Amino acid sequence: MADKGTLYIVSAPSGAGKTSLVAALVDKLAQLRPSVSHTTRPIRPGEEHGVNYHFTDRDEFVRLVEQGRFLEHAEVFGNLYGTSSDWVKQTLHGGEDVVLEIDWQGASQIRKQMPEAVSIFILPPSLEELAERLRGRDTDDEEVIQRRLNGAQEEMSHYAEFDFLVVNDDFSRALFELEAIVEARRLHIVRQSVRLEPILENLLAGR
Ligand SMILES: Nc1ncnc2c1ncn2[C@@H]1O[C@H](COP(=O)(O)OP(=O)(O)OP(=O)(O)O)[C@@H](O)[C@H]1O
Ligand SMILES: Nc1nc2c(ncn2[C@@H]2O[C@H](COP(=O)(O)O)[C@@H](O)[C@H]2O)c(=O)[nH]1
Repeated sequence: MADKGTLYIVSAPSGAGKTSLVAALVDKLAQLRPSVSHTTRPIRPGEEHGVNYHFTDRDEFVRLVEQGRFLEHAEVFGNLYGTSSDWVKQTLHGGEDVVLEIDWQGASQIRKQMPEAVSIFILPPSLEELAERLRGRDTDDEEVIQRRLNGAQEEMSHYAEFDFLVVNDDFSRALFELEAIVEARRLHIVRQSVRLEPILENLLAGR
């Protein structure tokens, strides 16, 4: 069965603001659902199991990989992360759009299986600002922050694999651009839909 919803992939170096932007986007737009990934990363204060992530141990994660339960999975900063295949497919088949916040490795795996997915890469305005955001977030110790900053350029080197680039300097502007990407895609789909066929037929026939 063909998917009725659109899959959006959002990637960025850690700290660029993709979680904040996706949360705001999902609040603004109807019928756009964020996927909740599985991870072996330790839970942070303020995070909730099943809301921010499905927190699992490595053995459980590997078991899920072996059972083919992930659409994509990757090791990022020493932890395992994966996207539930069933949930994404069921939600898309149900007609809702889905947004994934994943790294470039996961994005590349998804593109191979679902070339119609729309991918967006978020850039920070500078590396200095990225470091400030990671420190200002106050969720990770300095060693973890350094590891994430060291990985930022590798992550960003994959920008050209994405359909759209958004610079998250001014938050409202970046949010507006993300919204515009989704709305444009939705309009494109409506333009292709059978609902327009009789209207076009009449117009072109001069009626
Ligand atoms: N445009 C912005 N200007 C200033 N601060 C921002 C902006 N966007 C996000 N932030 C802040 O930057 C910090 C990192 O944002 P966020 O957690 O959304 O990043 P992320 O890309 O999802 O990181 P990770 O990949 O580690 O989950 C947060 O404290 C957030 O409030
Ligand atoms: N391939 C995947 N990457 C994922 C997934 N969920 C998150 N991520 C990436 O991990 C980093 C770090 O996230 P954090 O919550 O520990 O800060 C994040 O930047 C994403 O790129 C996933 O399901 N698959």
